[in-house]
Amino acid sequence: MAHQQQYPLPPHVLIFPVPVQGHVNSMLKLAELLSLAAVDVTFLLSEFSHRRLLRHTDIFSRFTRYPGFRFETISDGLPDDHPRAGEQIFDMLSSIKNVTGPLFKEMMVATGCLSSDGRRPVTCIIADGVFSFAGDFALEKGIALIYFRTISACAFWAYFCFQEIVEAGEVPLKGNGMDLLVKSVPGMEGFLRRRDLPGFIRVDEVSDPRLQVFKAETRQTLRAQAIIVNTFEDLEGPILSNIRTVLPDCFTIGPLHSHLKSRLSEGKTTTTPPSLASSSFWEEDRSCIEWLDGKPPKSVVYVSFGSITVLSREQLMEFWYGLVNSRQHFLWVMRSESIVGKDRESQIPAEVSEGTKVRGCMVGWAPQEEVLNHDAIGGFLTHSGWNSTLESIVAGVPMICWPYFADQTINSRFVSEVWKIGLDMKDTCDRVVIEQMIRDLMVVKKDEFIQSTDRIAKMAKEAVSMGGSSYCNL
Ligand SMILES: O=c1ccn([C@@H]2O[C@H](COP(=O)(O)OP(=O)(O)O[C@H]3O[C@H](CO)[C@@H](O)[C@H](O)[C@H]3O)[C@@H](O)[C@H]2O)c(=O)[nH]1
Ligand SMILES: C[C@H]1CC[C@@H]2C(C(=O)O)=CO[C@@H](O)[C@@H]21
Repeated sequence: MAHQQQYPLPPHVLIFPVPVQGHVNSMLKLAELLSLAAVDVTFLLSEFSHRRLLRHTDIFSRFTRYPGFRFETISDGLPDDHPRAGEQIFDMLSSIKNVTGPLFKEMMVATGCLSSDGRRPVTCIIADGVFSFAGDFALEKGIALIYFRTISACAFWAYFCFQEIVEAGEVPLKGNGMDLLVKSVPGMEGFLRRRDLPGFIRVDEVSDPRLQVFKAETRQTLRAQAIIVNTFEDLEGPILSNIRTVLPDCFTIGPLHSHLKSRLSEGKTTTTPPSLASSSFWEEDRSCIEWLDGKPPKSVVYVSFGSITVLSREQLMEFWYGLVNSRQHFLWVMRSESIVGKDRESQIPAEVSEGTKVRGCMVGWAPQEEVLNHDAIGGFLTHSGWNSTLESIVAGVPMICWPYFADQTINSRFVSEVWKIGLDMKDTCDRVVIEQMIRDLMVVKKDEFIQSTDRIAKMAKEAVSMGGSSYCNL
């Protein structure tokens, strides 16, 4: 006789992210928050990302404390040596659609929607906001569907208004009028320029296939019972009000990294925040923490461009000269394979490498949240990825934004013009501008930024504390 369940089994949620660092990080935080609430969770990773986490983290042992939690893996359809970065990241999206999509359906049917002893078939699918194939399956099978688009609300809303932007003739750009204000995104009329539109919309041809994918994927979000967003009401309130005119069930639960810390520390007497497990795809070089320990407060610029950005050698040298000439200390994450272009081997000028020895530290990958919360950090030169932006906001660190693609271009505009917690260096890469912006951020406007970042950091903390908007929405 099968083991009779004495009590009804808990809900069983499938969480399915785009297998890139930024999406996996925020979705793993959600997975642990749901596990804390005694919900059964299956987290679906690509085989490639699963191997990276296995090699560089102890994330799997962390989740053994939740009996209802499982990792499952699926192929992303790409060879292991595919770069999964830069422009080639789009290969991943089409491969996931063409290869992973059918495998996903097969897996769900073959396993009875991942049911097993003591675990119900999946009762709710929380899919990445660009996985419409997962939405198709959920709706076909009558399974509850929630989309989690891991970008900012402002980026999501600009994508959602794409059709209106085209009909108003604000795209295609044809290279002209990049500083003209965009009037077709409600809530952004006063400050959003064409150059600030999300990267996949900033195109010269409306027939651009990537554009069509993002337009379709974003518009199909309406099919879900709800969407969740890794942000908080006080940060993006006006934009969220506009989103709720078309998607009333839009729940803000972020910043997720600090929300998880807040929940984990509930009922604990210790004052030190709980440490979260690393979910890095690369080896974290912790030597930078010891290097930071020897630096004065707010004296170091932290430089990291996330997990997908790639730079040319010329861009690398512009940043290097700008950092060295700013005469500030700097901690630079130089992700392996992130420098592309033909002349990668040319010699680094002596004055740059000397200047780096005196004031700089370079690592291949850093424990970023720990770095941003280190007293020595006074500024963050970032690509404006959404997790990095939220981590900098929570840590109260002002930013210099050099967006690479996607949502980053609109995030950087909100950082500089709306939240006023940083400077937007969009569309330039010049050593003199870099040097000047670092001086402005760390010296000239230091006090002004300390005030604005402290104010927003406090609101972020309130949102995830008991009774806060994100706490209650979760
Ligand atoms: O040395 C490093 C550098 C980064 N990180 C972490 O890696 C994550 C990076 O995430 P994010 O800042 O969002 O950048 P990407 O990995 O580039 O994120 C992709 O996914 C994001 C969420 O959808 C988008 O906002 C970005 O545009 C997109 O590039 C963050 O949590 C960082 O803390 C480290 O731990 N160590
Ligand atoms: C690889 C990119 C495809 C979609 C993701 C995204 C989004 O808008 O959700 C933005 O950039 C990257 O994070 C992902």
